[in-house]
Amino acid sequence: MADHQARSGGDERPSGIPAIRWEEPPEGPVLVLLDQTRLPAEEVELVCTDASALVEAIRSLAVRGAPLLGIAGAYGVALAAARGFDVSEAARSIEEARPTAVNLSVGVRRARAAHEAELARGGDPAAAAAAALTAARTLHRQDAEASARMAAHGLALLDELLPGGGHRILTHCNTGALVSGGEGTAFAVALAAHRVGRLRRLWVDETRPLLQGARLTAYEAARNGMAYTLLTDNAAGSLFAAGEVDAVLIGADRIAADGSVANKVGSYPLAVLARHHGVPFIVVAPLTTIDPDTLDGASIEVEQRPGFEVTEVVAPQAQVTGPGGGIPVAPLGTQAYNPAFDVTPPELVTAIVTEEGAVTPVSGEALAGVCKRAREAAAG
Ligand SMILES: CSC[C@H]1O[C@H](OP(=O)(O)O)[C@H](O)[C@@H]1O
Repeated sequence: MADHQARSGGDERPSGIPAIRWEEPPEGPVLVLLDQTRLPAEEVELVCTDASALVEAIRSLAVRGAPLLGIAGAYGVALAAARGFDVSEAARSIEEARPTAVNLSVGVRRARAAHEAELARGGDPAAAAAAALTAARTLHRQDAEASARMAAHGLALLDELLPGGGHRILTHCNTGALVSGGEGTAFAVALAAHRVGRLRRLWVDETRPLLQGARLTAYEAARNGMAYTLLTDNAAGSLFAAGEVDAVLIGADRIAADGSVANKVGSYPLAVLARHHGVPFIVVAPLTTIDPDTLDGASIEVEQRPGFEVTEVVAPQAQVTGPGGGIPVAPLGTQAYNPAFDVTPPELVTAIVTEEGAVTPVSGEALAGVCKRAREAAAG
């Protein structure tokens, strides 16, 4: 069950954006999510009391972004355990909510493993629920720490690749505090550059069809006082041609063992443009996004989303979750192709920045050590 409530309380985050929090009111534990489908028009929180509410929030992108999906998945397992629901069924339904971001599975499995280990040790259901919550809180904290370290490593790489000061960075989708336990992945690098006076411009792709760039990245950039400009996705090429882009910074939803990168649809064309124009294409992602068990890009399942997201335009506050609720921008009955992600091959990726540092050039061999530690990170 889920309930919407107007945002209350202070800003818990450095960038002032609450994305997720666990609360224990007298009537029982809840998972509180900032409903990202309502931004930037409204800051509304979604209060989830069971796994089915969280699954719907994940599927509607009320909560989204690979690292945050992992954190939400872990808390979802803890919520089911704390409220006496079937933990195995809850874990399965949450893990299946969206297929591409490996972090979701990592988070769910870490909390479930902690729950099962406590039961195996003879712990009672309350102790097992507490163990799942501890695992979720640990993942939340670790992600915040990873975000800060990626920001530092990413800024150091930008300064190395682009000597001479102000960086003009193009980013795609949303990779800030709204996808993270901290201040994000790629956006956190741009924010770090801003804070030391080395962000000359943040070019923000609107990111059709769900407009994560226009609605969320612009929202975060404005809150942080950054110099940013919004553009339509199809205008990016002319920016490169005009020599206005010094680097591309994006996040990731799953990085295969060979260095193939699944990210929001539109990332691959940016990688091709970056290569053609000699611009660094940098992927920023924590170890929990690297999947050693997916060998290559062809093995990554790319989520296909409903066509109405393309054929209709929906106002952020409209809360539309099905066809017919938006404003048609195509004739009734139009078929639409709507992959949520695409895959960039490793040869087009200049560097992958994790909390451990930058891997460049990118190859399966170069990632071998990172994959080993990613496996350890997945185990918690
Ligand atoms: C750095 S994780 C954010 C990542 O997730 C976004 O996808 P979605 O908005 O569908 O959850 C996009 O791929 C971002 O790069």
